[in-house]
Amino acid sequence: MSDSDNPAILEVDNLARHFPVRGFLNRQVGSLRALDNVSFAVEPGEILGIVGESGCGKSTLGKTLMGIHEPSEGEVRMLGERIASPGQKRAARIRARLQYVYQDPGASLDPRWTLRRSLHEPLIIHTDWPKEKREEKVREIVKAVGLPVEHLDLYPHEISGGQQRRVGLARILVLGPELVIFDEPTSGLDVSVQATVLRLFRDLKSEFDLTYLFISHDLAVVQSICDRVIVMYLGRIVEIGRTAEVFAAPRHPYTQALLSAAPVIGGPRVTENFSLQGEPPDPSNVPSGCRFRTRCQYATSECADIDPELDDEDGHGVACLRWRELSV
Ligand SMILES: Nc1ncnc2c1ncn2[C@@H]1O[C@H](COP(=O)(O)OP(=O)(O)OP(=O)(O)O)[C@@H](O)[C@H]1O
Repeated sequence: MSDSDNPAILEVDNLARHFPVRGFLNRQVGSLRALDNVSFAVEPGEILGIVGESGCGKSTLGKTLMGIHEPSEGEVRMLGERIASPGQKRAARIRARLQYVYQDPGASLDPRWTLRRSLHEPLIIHTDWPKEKREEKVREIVKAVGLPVEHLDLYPHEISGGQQRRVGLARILVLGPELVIFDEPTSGLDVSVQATVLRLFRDLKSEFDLTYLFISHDLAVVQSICDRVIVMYLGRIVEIGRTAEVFAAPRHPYTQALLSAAPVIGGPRVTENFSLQGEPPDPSNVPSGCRFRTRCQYATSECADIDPELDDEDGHGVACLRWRELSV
């Protein structure tokens, strides 16, 4: 998947996560396929976005990569080491190197603790560093996220929501992660705050040599910050490629519909400006063949029989049987 001279920081192979659907007397009556046959690699230093409608499996993917959910099939490797596979417990050793940031990292601060205590805590748990070394690290990170070190003696209620968010990020960065998974990090923020937060993410990324996986339903944000993007539909990757390319010339009918409905810079080059009709199907009862076919205006009978694999051309992959003929 990645060449050996430049190993991917994260490799995801045929990952699936299914949740049991229970009926009468708690008997399992089916299976909800939140994630199926997902494969991709994250290159060191990149920001890889994951987009798709609500319920397409973005968060399930993030949580399965983190080992919060156990994979039903497939495996995840970090720098060549397997960190998640069916039956495998969360790989504790790797935890500090791979961090997950929920929507508002500041919300998880303990109101009874000073910021200093909140920031020392992860280091107490994950390292055997003496107090002085911890304090040095905490001060370095607090400055990096743009807060004065004098704030370390304050409690969360004594600082603003934006500053709490910075402290939440600092709590993650003290551990020295290499890969950070952000799950809807700008949701609920107004546009000017969003711009500040995105600038902070970029600055921290270059200062600490980080790689980001950036889960978001906000296409404009993804367009502005991500190097590459994965488009998901009903638990599958339908398109993957460099953000500029995918946004300028989307190949999958789903991506075309998604982009034509959203206010993004430049807008996509699509032949017809068609919008998505209806809701995605129930993931506990996925359509045969291509999962998008029930909402696709180009679907043929073949699309009901064949489940398309990602067809990669120059690093731009698309899972659609008809994309070549539709793009001429
Ligand atoms: N713990 C769970 N148990 C059962 N079903 C789940 C669980 N977590 C997620 N699902 C289901 O898996 C599917 C994918 O959900 P997921 O939260 O990953 O989507 P999403 O793309 O992140 O959506 P959103 O943008 O709304 O957060 C949904 O149908 C959801 O109901």
